[in-house]
Amino acid sequence: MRLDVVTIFPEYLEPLNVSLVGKARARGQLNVHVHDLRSWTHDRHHTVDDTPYGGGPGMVMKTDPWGDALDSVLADGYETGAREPALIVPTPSGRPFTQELAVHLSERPWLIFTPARYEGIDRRVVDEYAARIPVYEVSIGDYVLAGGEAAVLVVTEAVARLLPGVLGNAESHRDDSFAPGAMAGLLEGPVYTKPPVWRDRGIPEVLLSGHHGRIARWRRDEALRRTTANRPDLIERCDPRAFDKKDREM
Ligand SMILES: COc1cccc(COC(=O)c2cn[nH]c2)c1
Repeated sequence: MRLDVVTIFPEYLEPLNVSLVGKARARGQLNVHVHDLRSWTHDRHHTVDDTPYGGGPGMVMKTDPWGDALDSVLADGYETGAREPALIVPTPSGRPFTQELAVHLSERPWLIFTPARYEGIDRRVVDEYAARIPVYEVSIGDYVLAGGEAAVLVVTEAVARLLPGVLGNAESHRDDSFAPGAMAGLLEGPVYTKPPVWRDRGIPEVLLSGHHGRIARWRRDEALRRTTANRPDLIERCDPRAFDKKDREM
């Protein structure tokens, strides 16, 4: 997978060189290119923003630097054999970024991130590229950041960990919260490891029983408990029949 990020804060994307994403890059599973948007400005102050038409507070990111940057990134990617690019625009007004969307994006060969600063990017930039390639405007949550770079780190990590071979234990993303399957979109329950007692706190007996059926049922009940407490909205969405089938098997 090829990832391009165009940003006025390239240093903000340094974390893409470490840990999980860093390893995937080292293995050649990810090909990451971070570009400074100001490389495509030509004035002394490297201007990337201007006042909003219609008035109002804040500034808007200008069309020309983005257009020149994206044309250049696309040309460079195509030249080096990348195909089927998609634009990812982090924005509070986008569609919710979910595990389902992370899975979908992890299957694409080339993602181009355009994190914005200020009040956002002149709409004509998205309109221009939406005419040529898929554009995903995604929100990582209902709050406003100073810029989209943190959202790029979030989306990149959620996507990279799904790439085959990136996560050590291939199964571990199957039981993620929100991952489809036995836990059917529920939150994960509590997890424990050694020592068996810590500051007089033990482990739920069932987990030491070696009885896999009971353990699976306990984990599902704990997931239901936690989801009911923290995310009742997910309860309606999950498919109760998924549990009945599991119960019959246990
Ligand atoms: C593109 O327009 C804007 C405008 C304002 C801020 C941002 C940065 O993204 C976020 O704040 C965000 C992303 N998901 N949740 C919050 C982008």
